[in-house]
Amino acid sequence: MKEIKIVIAGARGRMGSEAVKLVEETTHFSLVAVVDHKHEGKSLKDLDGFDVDVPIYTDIDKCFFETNPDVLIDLTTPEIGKIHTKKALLNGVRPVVGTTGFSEEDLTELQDLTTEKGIGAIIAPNFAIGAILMMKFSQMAAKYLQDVEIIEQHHDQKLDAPSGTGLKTAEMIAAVREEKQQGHPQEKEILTGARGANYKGIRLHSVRLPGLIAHQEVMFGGDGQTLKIRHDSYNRASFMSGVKLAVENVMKVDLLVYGLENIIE
Ligand SMILES: NC(=O)C1=CN([C@@H]2O[C@H](COP(=O)(O)OP(=O)(O)OC[C@H]3O[C@@H](n4cnc5c(N)ncnc54)[C@H](O)[C@@H]3O)[C@@H](O)[C@H]2O)C=CC1
Ligand SMILES: O=C(O)C1=N[C@H](C(=O)O)C[C@H](O)C1
Repeated sequence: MKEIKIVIAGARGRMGSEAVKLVEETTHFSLVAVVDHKHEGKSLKDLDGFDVDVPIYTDIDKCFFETNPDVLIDLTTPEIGKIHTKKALLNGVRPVVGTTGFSEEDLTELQDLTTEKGIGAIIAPNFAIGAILMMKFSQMAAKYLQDVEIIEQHHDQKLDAPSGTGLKTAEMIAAVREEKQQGHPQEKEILTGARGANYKGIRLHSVRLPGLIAHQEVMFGGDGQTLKIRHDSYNRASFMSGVKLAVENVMKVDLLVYGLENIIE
């Protein structure tokens, strides 16, 4: 298999450090540099916990120019991730984006840019195969049980709410069910937010607690019955087979793929 040259943005983070391990362990992947907001000019091996001799750049354009990668893996923050994705496309580098918190407008803009540039890009709100199945099964269930609420639970260092996975699940369900408002038509929130966020009538609830990693339950209700579809990630290694799949697939497409369910049979 042809070697894929990779840059990772956010390499010191919880997900980024796991992605560094993945790239190092995969024979046809080669890590050529990392992008950080500090440590310009150092090697990654100068930092605690890393044993990989690749340069750290704080300027992503310079990084792309000097290292000529095929793929950028971005695992940063919503604001930075969007900028990095745009810059990757403008530099002819294929982005694999795990960063969440993009708005609908952000996604449209990135889709337009991908089409204009004619190179592949993958934005995956969740790389865990179990989470993809949870979303697919929820979409199937929504054809039969239209009343649904999503309860996502994450660690308390998470910046965005609802989670990318929660939002994507709501989008996938909304695509197959007629929009409807749930609960009593005259229900009234005594405390603002008690009923959660509202995506086309689907309620989304975000729990943030230390001790959690990434968990989601999609709960359906019907006459005299409920159905719960649940996924739990207990560590960040759970996301890595999906990252590998995304990197391999982004080399084969020339459009924006939003969600790994679109490349998993
Ligand atoms: N798609 C998926 O399956 C998953 C996605 N995520 C998402 O990945 C993102 C990162 O999550 P974590 O690793 O938990 O966060 P984290 O806070 O541990 O890591 C973020 C990293 O980005 C770096 N960073 C910040 N500004 C930067 C800049 N200007 N340039 C380069 N790096 C910069 C930080 O230094 C930090 O190392 C989040 O958006 C999260 O929602 C997290 C887990 C799974
Ligand atoms: O921030 C996280 O941790 C996670 N973020 C992604 C999301 O927002 O859905 C994926 C996973 O849930 C972990």
